[in-house]
Amino acid sequence: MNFLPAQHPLVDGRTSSAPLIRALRGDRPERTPVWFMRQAGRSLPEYREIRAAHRMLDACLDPGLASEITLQPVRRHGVDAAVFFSDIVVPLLLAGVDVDLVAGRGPVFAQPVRTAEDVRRCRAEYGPERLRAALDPVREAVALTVAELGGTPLIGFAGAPFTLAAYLVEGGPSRDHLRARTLMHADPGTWGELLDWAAELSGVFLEAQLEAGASAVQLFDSWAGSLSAADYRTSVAPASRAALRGVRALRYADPEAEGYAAGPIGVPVIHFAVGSGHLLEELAALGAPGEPLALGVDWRTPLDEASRRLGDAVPLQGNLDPALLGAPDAVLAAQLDAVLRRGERAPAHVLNLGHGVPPETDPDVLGRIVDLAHAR
Ligand SMILES: Cc1c2[nH]c(c1CCC(=O)O)Cc1[nH]c(c(CCC(=O)O)c1C)Cc1[nH]c(c(CCC(=O)O)c1C)Cc1[nH]c(c(C)c1CCC(=O)O)C2
Repeated sequence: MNFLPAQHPLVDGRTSSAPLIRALRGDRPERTPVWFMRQAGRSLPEYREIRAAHRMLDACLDPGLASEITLQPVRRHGVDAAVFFSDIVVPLLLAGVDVDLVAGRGPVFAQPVRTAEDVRRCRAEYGPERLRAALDPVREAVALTVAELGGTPLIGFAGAPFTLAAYLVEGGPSRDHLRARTLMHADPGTWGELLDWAAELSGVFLEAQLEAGASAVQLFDSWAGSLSAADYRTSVAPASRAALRGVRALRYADPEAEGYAAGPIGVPVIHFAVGSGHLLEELAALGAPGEPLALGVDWRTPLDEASRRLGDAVPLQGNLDPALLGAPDAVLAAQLDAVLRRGERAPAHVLNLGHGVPPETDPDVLGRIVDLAHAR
């Protein structure tokens, strides 16, 4: 067991009873907490202004800029959480991997990782120790952000091992991650080594954000939806569990809990995967007693149906279709109402989109969603 530091916002009481944290622990706070995946980014003019002068990954590694961009949507929309401005490739970059983020495309790697030899070289050269030694800009950005946020929790995140591996093997974005899934079937030993390495880097990145002041983390397994349930269970879930091992060991005593009766508890974890309706039961199995897990659900699976399948035992996050952000106000309001009503079936609900904010979104629409959700 590892304790969060005394000045951490979950420990000193700043965020331990914030609506987001209560909901992620399975409780129904006074208002439904709301935040948006990809809220910090391209839909905001104040973000575009910063990005005009700085490359994406440079901005991620400049503590002042990363903190400012993280805070922008909180100031503008009044959301119940900040999500740290970074990217799933940042831990790979800091470990030494040659990767860039290409506008309109996504992560692109100088050398795809495809053979047993490639994987061996990566593990030898780009290990977790090298990442740990390079994380100061991230720790500093998180600390600066948390000092400004007061009672609003910061969500840290990482890419899950499968999603990182899908990019590494393909060398860049791909439609159905065929090369990665072929490696998984053709050479399970090498696949296991690759995922173990990705899990180590994900885990170190998550722990650094939590230790520096984040109050929850989200594991993005964006592309896990391309896997069958059986392949997810045997070839991917063990690595996601490994990525969360260090996070699960981080404990704190909730200052709000009666006489500290609850004892040390774990920090809340959210898991999100696009198009993963067929994996809900497998994903829920990443949680365990004393290890709070909330599931992000995309827009294809209604929240009440998701909750029923999970025995009404798992806090859910989601799941307004991002396409609705461009629909007329009345259509959006009706669909928002439906999402909130369906969400009532779950033990707890964090309102979010079913995937990230599209870049062309009118930012005022996001503010209206926050106001509507809070007014209920
Ligand atoms: C798959 C994935 C990536 N990155 C991420 C994921 C998982 C979430 C998901 O499923 O969408 C996670 C991510 N990326 C970014 C954040 C910041 C925090 C937030 O959510 O607001 C988060 C949480 C910033 C970013 N990451 C990226 C941007 C856009 C950079 C820019 O052009 O300004 C931002 C703000 C770039 C990026 N990075 C990645 C992609 C596919 C792209 C888009 C490429 C493009 O269309 O330009 C990889």
